[in-house]
Amino acid sequence: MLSCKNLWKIYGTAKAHSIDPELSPGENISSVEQRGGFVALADIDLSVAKGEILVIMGLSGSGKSTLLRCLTRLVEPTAGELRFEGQDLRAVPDKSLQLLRRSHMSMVFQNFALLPHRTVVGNVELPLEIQGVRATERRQKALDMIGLVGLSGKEDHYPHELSGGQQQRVGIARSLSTNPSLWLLDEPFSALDPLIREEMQDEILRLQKTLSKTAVFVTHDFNEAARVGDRIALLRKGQLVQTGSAAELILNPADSYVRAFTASAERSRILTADNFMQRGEPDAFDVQLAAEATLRKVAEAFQGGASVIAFGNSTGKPVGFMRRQDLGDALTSAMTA
Ligand SMILES: Nc1ncnc2c1ncn2[C@@H]1O[C@H](COP(=O)(O)OP(=O)(O)OP(=O)(O)O)[C@@H](O)[C@H]1O
Repeated sequence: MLSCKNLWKIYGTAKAHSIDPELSPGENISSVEQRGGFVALADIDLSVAKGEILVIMGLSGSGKSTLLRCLTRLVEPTAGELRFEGQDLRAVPDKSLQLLRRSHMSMVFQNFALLPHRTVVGNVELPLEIQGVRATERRQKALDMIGLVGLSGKEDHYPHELSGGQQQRVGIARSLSTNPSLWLLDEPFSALDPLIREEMQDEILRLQKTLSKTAVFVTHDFNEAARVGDRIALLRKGQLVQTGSAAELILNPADSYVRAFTASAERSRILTADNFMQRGEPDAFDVQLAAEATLRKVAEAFQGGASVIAFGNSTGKPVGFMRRQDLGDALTSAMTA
């Protein structure tokens, strides 16, 4: 649905704003720096499939927000290709781009960005108002979205009368009111406390499934990335270090930077049976779980008395198994990965 190829973003002096396709990324970075420029994004290749949640991660200043914004040209890339639903996004004229963004894309921000003098319903219907949707229709759509994010009864409240979590629910309802196909979320929960954060992560997953959205989600929290993301793209100083599932990043980190990011990962909640199970159908088993069952679920089943657990694929056919004694090995390699 959305992809970029050899994408660069350079800040600084005008004479630094060029890339030589004949040079390697490293040579281009040196050349830009010699000309007084700053490389915010270097040679990024990335794609997001329809219905997928891609997470962009990295340390502060690694280029996460810049990349998110470059993907929709909210920040203009310096070089590279950008495609959205088959269109060459860099070739779309500004006016059409604005229309495309309004009807197909939407963004949720860290600071909620609500208008303080507008009520909840007034905030949620704003994008529809900008689109020129008639008053009765936009009110109905806004009320539907408010119901969907669990804020019915708060329609006429003002933002300052709501908790942080409720304010972000308004931000989410507003971002979904135009039914965008691409949903961009820039550290949407970093201002919320941990318990509310987990609740909101589940909410994002629920809404994304119910409304079948494609999403790009920025965070610096690996556990949040693992919870909401199908894949994680890890940036360091504007360069893509590794892209993969949370389990792939934990079990096969490309380098020590990736390893450091996964150090705090809640492994028993992220790693699943199919990362460790023995392949094949067991002769006999006590319990069957899905192959995507987390190690925590597997441990609970063994604790419940099972000696052999079978793991089924999406059709329920057993495709692997684990004996009680295998769990210790799995946990040891999970903890030391
Ligand atoms: N308009 C700008 N002019 C010059 N440099 C910029 C500009 N915008 C961003 N940068 C630089 O680009 C780099 C990447 O910034 P960006 O905001 O994308 O990082 P980030 O990974 O999202 O950081 P954080 O987690 O702190 O939000 C930073 O070094 C930043 O200072």
